[in-house]
Amino acid sequence: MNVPNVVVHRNADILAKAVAARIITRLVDVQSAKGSASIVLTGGTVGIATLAAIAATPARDAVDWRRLDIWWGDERFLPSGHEERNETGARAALLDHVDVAPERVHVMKGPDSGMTAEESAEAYAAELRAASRPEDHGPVPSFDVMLLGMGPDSHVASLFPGMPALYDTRSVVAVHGTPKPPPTRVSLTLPAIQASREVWVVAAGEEKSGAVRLALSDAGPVQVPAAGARGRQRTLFLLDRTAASKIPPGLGRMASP
Ligand SMILES: O=C1O[C@H](COP(=O)(O)O)[C@@H](O)[C@H](O)[C@H]1O
Repeated sequence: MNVPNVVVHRNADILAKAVAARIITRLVDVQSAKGSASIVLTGGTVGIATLAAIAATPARDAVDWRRLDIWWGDERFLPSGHEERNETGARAALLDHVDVAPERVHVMKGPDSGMTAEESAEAYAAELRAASRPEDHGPVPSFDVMLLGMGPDSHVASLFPGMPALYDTRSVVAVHGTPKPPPTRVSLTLPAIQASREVWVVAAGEEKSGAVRLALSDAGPVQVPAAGARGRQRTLFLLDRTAASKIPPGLGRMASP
């Protein structure tokens, strides 16, 4: 697995703007090379701030939003439109402001669909399988970019330290009893995350600094899920200065001092 590159920005606001610019560039590059692109979205503070920063920049028009598949790394198992759903935050911040193709917005279903969390996970796994091409060599597309927020406990998507989902070899699972509410979620697993060409972990705030240090160490992903957040081709840790404050000197590249 590749070694992560670390880029540090002055504060959370600049971090979100810089990640937004990176996403636009990545999607434009992929679309010009292949025609269409795929992105996996995250919830969380920096994740949603990044989407709002994309919506706010005129450069967003460089992306052909109709030729983009949009997936989620995890979802809180709540009804459609619930303010705590990652989907709701992403729609309000970005998706309602750009011309996405509705059939290419792949949401994880909530309880209002009549499904259990397990059924929702299975349905999402089936959707991923259907989108996977022979060149992906597996049940999940090789996403062009996956954005992952990270909690102070080092969780990514809805993979929390020590939970059984971290041992699961399926691509999507239901997760129950999470320490962070709501307690029921649907999440990609580590194998699905690691199928991405690029994985970008975004984090801001001093309370994330210990988790960032561990995620960049040789810790195991069952204890430190973010240590398993690695892309096939590239892994980036995009941080603000406080989140980067405990990483070993020389590891982070200060981009906006
Ligand atoms: O619950 C979740 O939390 C994480 C991180 O959130 P943050 O507010 O600490 O940035 C997020 O990445 C994940 O998608 C979400 O469901």
